[in-house]
Amino acid sequence: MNRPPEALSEAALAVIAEEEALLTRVQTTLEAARHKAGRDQENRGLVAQLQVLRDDAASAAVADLPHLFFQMDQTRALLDRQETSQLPDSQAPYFAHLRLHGEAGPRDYLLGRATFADVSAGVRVIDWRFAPIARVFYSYEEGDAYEEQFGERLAEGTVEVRRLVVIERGVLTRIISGALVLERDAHGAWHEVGRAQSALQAGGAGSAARPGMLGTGKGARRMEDAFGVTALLDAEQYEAVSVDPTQPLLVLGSAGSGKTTVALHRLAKIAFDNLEQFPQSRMKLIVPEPGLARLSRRLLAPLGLGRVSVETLDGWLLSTARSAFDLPGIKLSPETPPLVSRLKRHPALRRALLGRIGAPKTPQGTTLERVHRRLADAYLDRSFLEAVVRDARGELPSTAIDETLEHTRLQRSTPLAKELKDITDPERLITVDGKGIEDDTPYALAGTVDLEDLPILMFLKAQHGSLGLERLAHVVLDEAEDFSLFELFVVRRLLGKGKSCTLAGDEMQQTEAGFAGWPEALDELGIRDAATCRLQVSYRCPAPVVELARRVLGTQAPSESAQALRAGAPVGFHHFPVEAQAQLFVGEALRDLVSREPHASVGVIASSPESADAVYRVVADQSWARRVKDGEFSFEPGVDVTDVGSVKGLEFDYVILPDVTARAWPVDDESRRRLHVAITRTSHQLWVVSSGVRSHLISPEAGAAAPR
Ligand SMILES: Nc1ncnc2c1ncn2[C@@H]1O[C@H](COP(=O)(O)OP(=O)(O)OP(=O)(O)O)[C@@H](O)[C@H]1O
Repeated sequence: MNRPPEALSEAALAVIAEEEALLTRVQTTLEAARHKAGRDQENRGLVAQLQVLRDDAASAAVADLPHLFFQMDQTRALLDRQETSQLPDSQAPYFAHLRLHGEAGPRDYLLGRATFADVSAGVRVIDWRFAPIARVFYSYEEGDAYEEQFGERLAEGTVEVRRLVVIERGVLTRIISGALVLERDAHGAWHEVGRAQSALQAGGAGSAARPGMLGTGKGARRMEDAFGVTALLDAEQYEAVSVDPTQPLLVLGSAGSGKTTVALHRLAKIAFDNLEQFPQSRMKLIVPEPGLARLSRRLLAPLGLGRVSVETLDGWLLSTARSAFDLPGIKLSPETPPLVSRLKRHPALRRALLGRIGAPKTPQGTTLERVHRRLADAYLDRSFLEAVVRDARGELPSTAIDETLEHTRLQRSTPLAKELKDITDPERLITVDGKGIEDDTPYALAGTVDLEDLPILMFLKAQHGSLGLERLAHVVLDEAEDFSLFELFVVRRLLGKGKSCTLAGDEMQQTEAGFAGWPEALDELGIRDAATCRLQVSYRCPAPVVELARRVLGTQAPSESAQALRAGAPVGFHHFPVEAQAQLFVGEALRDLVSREPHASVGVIASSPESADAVYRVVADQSWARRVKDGEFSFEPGVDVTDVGSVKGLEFDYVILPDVTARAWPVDDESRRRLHVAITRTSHQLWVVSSGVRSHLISPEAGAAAPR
C-alpha cells in the first residue's frame, strides 16, 4: 500500500494486511522451493514439491500429517505417470483463501491450479480439483459449520474465512469477503466498492444510467484474472462438476447460466481425478459452431486441458464418417438447401427410416456408395417423404418434399465430367471466368453427399455391425439441443459401453425446429438415467436483458424464469425511418464507444450474413472493426460484426442488434429463439436498432419493454 487508505474501516484494513502478508509469505516460500529444487529441475515442479512435502512431514504437527500424506501420494502418482507439473505461478499462485477451524485449530488453505505446501511456513496451496478442501470452499459460506470426509476421517469445524482474491502480475488487486469488496487502484490505494460493482461478479455491474448512452465504463480498463470463473463456481455448479466421472450428466439452464463453464470444469476434474481412465487423448468436446469451438479451446487451456480435442459438429461428422467408411475423402455437396437440411435432421426421419430401408444384409452392402444409394431411393419416394412431413406435425413445411426430391435427383444425376468424357482438351472444360464447368451449376451436386446424410449413413451401416470407431472415454456435447438424433446415435457408438458424457443444453436456444426433446435425446444415447442439473442463475446477462429475452420468447418461455444477478443498464431501443440512417447511427455509436472504452468487446449481431456485410461497410475503415465470418473471432477488444448464426455460446460486453425489422425477425417460433440467442450474448448492455417496420417481436404488443 503506497497511500494510507483513510476511508477504510478497521475490519477492511485488517483483511488487506492479512492477505498481503499471506501473499508475501507464499511468494517467498515458492521462491525458496524453486531454489531448493535446483534450477535444472525447474520444469519438474513435482520433484520439488515432493521434496518440500517430505521435509514438511518430518516436522509437521500430527494434525497436518493426513493432508501431507495425501498430497505426497498424489504427487508420487503424478510422477509415476511421468507427468510434468509446475509449482504454482508466483504471479498468480491462488484465487481464494479459506481458513478452517477444525479439531487441530485454525488452518489456512489457498485454492489455485497446482498443489504446493510448506507447512512450517503455514503455506498450503491446494489444487481446486482436489476434492475435500475444494468441496468445503465451494459448498460453504463464511461462518458456516462444515462436515466433510477428508480421506479416511470425518472432519468437522467452522469456515472462519472464505475470501476470493485476485492477484495480477504478482500483486494483490482485489479481495472479496462476503459483502466486503476491496479493490486496489493503479496508484496502490485500496478502496471499498459495492459488491455489485465488482468485476468479479460475472463482468461488472453495468451502471450506465440511460438507455440512450452506450457504455457502462466497465470496458474502459482491462482486468486480468488468471483464474477467471474457476474461483466463482457456485455450490450447485460445483456439485455438477463433481458428479461421478462414469455417470452421464445433463446440464440444463437458461442462456448464460454457466452450462459450458460446468461442462469444461467437469472435464478438468475428471482428468485430474482419473488420469488413467480418462486421458485427454480420449476425451472430446463437440460444439455446433466454429466460434464456440475457438472459445472452448481458449477456455480449456488454462484448465490444463490443452490436449483435449475440440471439434465442430460438421468437422467431427466428416472425420468420423471417413473412419467409419474407411475412405480418404467424401465428396460433400457445396450446400444443402435449408429445408432439405431440416428434413434430414428431423426426428420424424429417424422414426421412419428403418421401416423404409432396413439394415444392410451383407458387409458389401455397408459401403458408403451402397448405403447412400438406398438412402437416396428413400429420398426419391414421395409417399415416404409425405409420411415424414406428416409425422413432423407442422415442423416441416410440405415444400420440403419437392425440395428434397429435386435435390436428390441432382445428386443422383451423372456428373457432367462423365457426360463430357469425349472432350479430351482440358482447356475446353474451363469456363471464361476460369471456373470448372460444373461450378455454380446444378451439376455441381452430381455424385455428392450432404453433410446431414453422414450420421444417417453411419446409422444405417451400424444396423449391420460395428462402425469400427475408436472408443472415447468422455464426450462433452455443448449446445446439445443442436444435435440430431442420428448424430447422438453416432456419439453413443463412440462411447461404447462406457456412458461417461456431459451434455450442456437449452432448448430455448435451438436455432431451427426439430429438437426431439431431452428424454428422446437421452434415450438415443442410451443414458436415460443421466444425472440432471438445472442451473438457475443467469450470470452473463443483466436483468433488463434477461427480461427482454424472456418476452421475445413469448409462449415458448419456460415457466421458471432465470434469476438475473445484476440490475444493469436498461436496454436501448432506437428506431429510424430508413435503413441507411440506422446503419449510420450504429457506426457513430461504435466510434464513440470504442474511443471511451477501448478494452470493451462489442458484438454487432445482424440477422443474416448479408445484413452483417451491410452494417460492416459503415465501419470497415476503422482498425477496431472486424467482419467475422466462419467463427473466426479473435476474442480481442474491439468490434465484431457478425450474424446470429455464428454467435451461439459466445458473449460480448456490449451487443448491438442493428436490424431488428419485421422482415428480418418475423413472428414465428424459430425467429423468436434466434433473436433470444442474439440478445443473450450481452454481458453489460444491449442496444436494439431498427428501421422501417420494427419487428413485432420487440413491439409493445408482444409484451416487450416499450421501445422509444
Ligand atoms: N458462478 C459464476 N459466477 C460468476 N460468473 C459465472 C459463473 N458461472 C458462469 N459464469 C460466467 O457466466 C458467463 C456465461 O457462462 P457460460 O458460457 O458457461 O454459460 P452458458 O449457460 O453455457 O451460456 P449459453 O447458454 O450462452 O451457451 C461466462 O462469462 C462465465 O464465465
